[in-house]
Amino acid sequence: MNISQRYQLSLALLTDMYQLTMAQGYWKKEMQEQEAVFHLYFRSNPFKGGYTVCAGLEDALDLLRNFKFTEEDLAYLKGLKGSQNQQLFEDGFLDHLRHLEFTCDVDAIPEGTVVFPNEPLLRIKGPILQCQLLETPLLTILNFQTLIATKAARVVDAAQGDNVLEFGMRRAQGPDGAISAARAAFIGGVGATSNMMAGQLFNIPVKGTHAHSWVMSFDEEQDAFSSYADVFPHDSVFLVDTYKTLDGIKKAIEVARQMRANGSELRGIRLDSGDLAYLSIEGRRMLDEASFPKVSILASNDLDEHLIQSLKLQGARIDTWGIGTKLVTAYDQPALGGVYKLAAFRQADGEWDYKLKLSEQLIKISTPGILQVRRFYQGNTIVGDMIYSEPLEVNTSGTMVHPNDPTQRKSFSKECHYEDLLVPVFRSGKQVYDSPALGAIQQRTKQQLSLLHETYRRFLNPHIYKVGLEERLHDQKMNLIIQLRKKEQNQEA
Ligand SMILES: Nc1ncnc2c1ncn2[C@@H]1O[C@H](COP(=O)(O)OP(=O)(O)OP(=O)(O)O)[C@@H](O)[C@H]1O
Ligand SMILES: O=P(O)(O)OC[C@H]1O[C@H](OP(=O)(O)OP(=O)(O)O)[C@H](O)[C@@H]1O
Ligand SMILES: O=C(O)c1cccnc1
Repeated sequence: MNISQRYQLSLALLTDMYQLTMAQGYWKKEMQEQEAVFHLYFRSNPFKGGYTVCAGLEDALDLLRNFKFTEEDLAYLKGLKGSQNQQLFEDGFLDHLRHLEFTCDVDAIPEGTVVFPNEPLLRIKGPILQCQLLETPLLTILNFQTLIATKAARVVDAAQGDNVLEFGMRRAQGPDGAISAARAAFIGGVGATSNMMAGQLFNIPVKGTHAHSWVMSFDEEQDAFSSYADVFPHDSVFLVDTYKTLDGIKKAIEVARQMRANGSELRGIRLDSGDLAYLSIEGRRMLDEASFPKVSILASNDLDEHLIQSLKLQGARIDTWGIGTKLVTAYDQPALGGVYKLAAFRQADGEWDYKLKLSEQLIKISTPGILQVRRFYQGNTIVGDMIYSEPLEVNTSGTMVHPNDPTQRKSFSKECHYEDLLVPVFRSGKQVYDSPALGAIQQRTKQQLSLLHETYRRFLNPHIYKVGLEERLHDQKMNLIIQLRKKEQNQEA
């Protein structure tokens, strides 16, 4: 189920006010149909990592498919007043919005693809008024889901094949934060969520244990366990740390024996406090000695990829990880700084005018053109990505230039094969791409990460994957920067 169905609302006003004021400006100045190209990209990998996993496209496609102002939306806009108490949005403009149909061409990188800084994840080409209105909702969808899918991929990587469960709803950034995070975390590789609505909406497997309140509502911890086993003889995982954890494990083993005598098996125990390395090693020893080698040990308590890695190094015997707060809030980096920049604008004579946003820092200067990303492969490994502009094509030497240090260049050997990452998703406002099922997107993430040399996946100071600008594109960008700087100087003189 997509974002518009989730809310059963028109999403046309899911945007910032300035997009609408600019839209009225384009309309008033009769620029609304002028064609523009915008790119959505980010400037650095989150979590000081070496890669990013893109996610959120299915919701973005849904937003574009349902892009329509309702009479309720228009009535709200009509009621807005400016500082002189005048109607802010003119009736003629509102009528323009009433009849607005989405007509753009959109290209995007499929969800679950490994992506890197400066690469357009999405490119939109069409009337400037439409492209402008879509900036904010496209960013809010793709920034958040990409961030969480990346965090999940890191957590799953640290867990080295153990099962990872997403437990974050209660600490997420509100209800949609929780639901979008559950979807994105699944794309990143978690096996299940505790979030029932996400399970229902996206068909993600759901899993859970029980809380301390269950144990506390009985006089005896052991009664709490045996009562739970009565209700769920084949699906019980006991939380053993309400009082003294090692005693809790002994009681869990006692109940597991009774369950076995009655023909069922305890699934697992959960540790939620204390020294998780020590307690899991002791717990495993106790369970094994009592002939319960298959009872799994689940741990939760403010875990993230770094703690999982540390616990593994300490020899912890945890086989299932419940990860909440730090996953769904992307605790150590709560936002991906994705941006949406104008890169080309068609003049009245039909010629493209390439645009860039100047900045003192080269890294912040946007790239002009109608961009595509070409990914090069050597065997089963990805070795570099070249951003090129479709109107300029790729030079025959296949050389690319470092985006922030023009003295560094890289060429790819003739043996490398390549693929272009942006695929058409809308043509003239009609969807031409079907989103794969969520399970297939999760598989894609796994396959994509396997293409990446492990040095890009380490958490501390990862190797930097090479992304460059195709030589002609680089030259075009430099020429534009020089022209704009000259213009600035002339204006100052
Ligand atoms: N062996 C370990 N090595 C590193 N970190 C650990 C280890 N065991 C637990 N941790 C982490 O240390 C933190 C300790 O959490 P906290 O200070 O809240 O104590 P606690 O054990 O949860 O106690 P309580 O919930 O009873 O207050 C958690 O993030 C937990 O995951
Ligand atoms: O630690 P997180 O990664 O965020 O994982 C989710 C946490 O939510 C629950 O705690 P809470 O204290 O809310 O309830 P409970 O322990 O009583 O179940 C659970 O026990 C985990 O500790
Ligand atoms: O099922 C669980 O154990 C669970 C669910 C949500 C949050 N913490 C734990």
